[in-house]
Amino acid sequence: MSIITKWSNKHKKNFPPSPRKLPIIGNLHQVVGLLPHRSHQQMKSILVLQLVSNKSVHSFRSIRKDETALFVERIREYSSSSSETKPAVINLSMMFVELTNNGICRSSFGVRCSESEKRKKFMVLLKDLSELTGTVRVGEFLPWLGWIDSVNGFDKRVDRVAKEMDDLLEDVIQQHMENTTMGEKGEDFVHLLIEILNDSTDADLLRNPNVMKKLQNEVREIVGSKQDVTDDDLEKMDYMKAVIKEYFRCHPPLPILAPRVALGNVQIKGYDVPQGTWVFVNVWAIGKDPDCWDEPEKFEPERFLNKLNNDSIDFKGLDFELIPFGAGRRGCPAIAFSTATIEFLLANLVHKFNWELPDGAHGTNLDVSESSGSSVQRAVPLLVIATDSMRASLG
Ligand code: HEM
Repeated sequence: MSIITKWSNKHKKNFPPSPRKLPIIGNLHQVVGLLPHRSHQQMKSILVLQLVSNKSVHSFRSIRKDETALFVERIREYSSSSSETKPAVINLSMMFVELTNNGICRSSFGVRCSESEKRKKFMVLLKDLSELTGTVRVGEFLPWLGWIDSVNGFDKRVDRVAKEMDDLLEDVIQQHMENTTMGEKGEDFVHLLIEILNDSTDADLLRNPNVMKKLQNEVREIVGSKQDVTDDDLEKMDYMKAVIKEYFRCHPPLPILAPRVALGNVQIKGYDVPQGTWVFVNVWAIGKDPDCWDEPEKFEPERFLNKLNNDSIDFKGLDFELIPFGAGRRGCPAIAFSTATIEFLLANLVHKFNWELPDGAHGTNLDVSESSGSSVQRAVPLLVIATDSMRASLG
């Protein structure tokens, strides 16, 4: 064996298996479209301690309640305009986007985004921002190709969105400052941030009718004849919690976590990971890994209730099989906030309505393909028919 071969064998690294690389750009083409997620550590502690703390989750309860009630009311209007010959088809995807936007707007600024032109502009900017963060800057990976970002207009767009967002937020802060000095007290994020500043010098159900039936039975049995779902009711809804876990396993909203960089040369399970390597954790693939899950392609909430299987697994970041909110120091600080919102909304929708697909379609026909971007959204709008459950039981 020649000296060169001996030397190269000695220094040969055992890299983890990877998809095939292309010459020069390596695996760059496979990571285009990921989210390079950044956040400031100080902002995170404010967010954890003030904005999404348990106290704050509780104080935003009235917003969750109002928005869910409005949502339910709109579905009720559609549903009552429905007739047997002409059922009213609801674009649930669009309604969810509006619900989320109004929730974010009210929690952040104290008003619904549909209530003012400026707030509507905020939503357009959020969409631009989501598109931009879902696009990889070539110069970030290959500095010598950085000129591509200015030639293709990416840098200019980033500058424009940043400026417009700055102007708009400046205006919101100014208004809140004026209201605060005039003695008006809001209960939104901007208000909380201003207070901190002053102090210191915040579908699978339609494809699986059996799961829907079980969920409805649980929710309706626990809520009983009451009009509204209470926090105590939510606590008892084990099947609903399992449905939410199963949903997150199958469709993590951020399928790939923010990238990490190896700070030193490390060995993981016998593989060499050299210093400077960018590591992408694929949450979606973990949720579909047959080594972790029996029949991973099946939507089966029961797996979280079965004592012999995965019943103890939760998504709080301690069980690495299920990490839709990430894990460790960079994990999502808003788990409690998001879970409270989702549980309350889902329980209400299931309690108050029966759901089906238009034109007698079956769940298996439902197109659940996902669009690309930093967070996953449906590629095709979810169109459904809702029937008021009270009306249905009387009829
Ligand atoms: C269903 C809803 C949500 C899901 C599934 C989710 C998921 C995630 C994930 C996967 C990460 C990255 C974790 C990592 O890389 O390890 C993250 C980070 C983060 N999330 Fe969420 N999130 C949700 C809602 C929210 C909300 C409502 C807020 C704010 C009010 C929020 C604030 C943040 C922040 C600030 C970070 C960055 C944390 C850091 O880098 O230290 N999230 N989230």
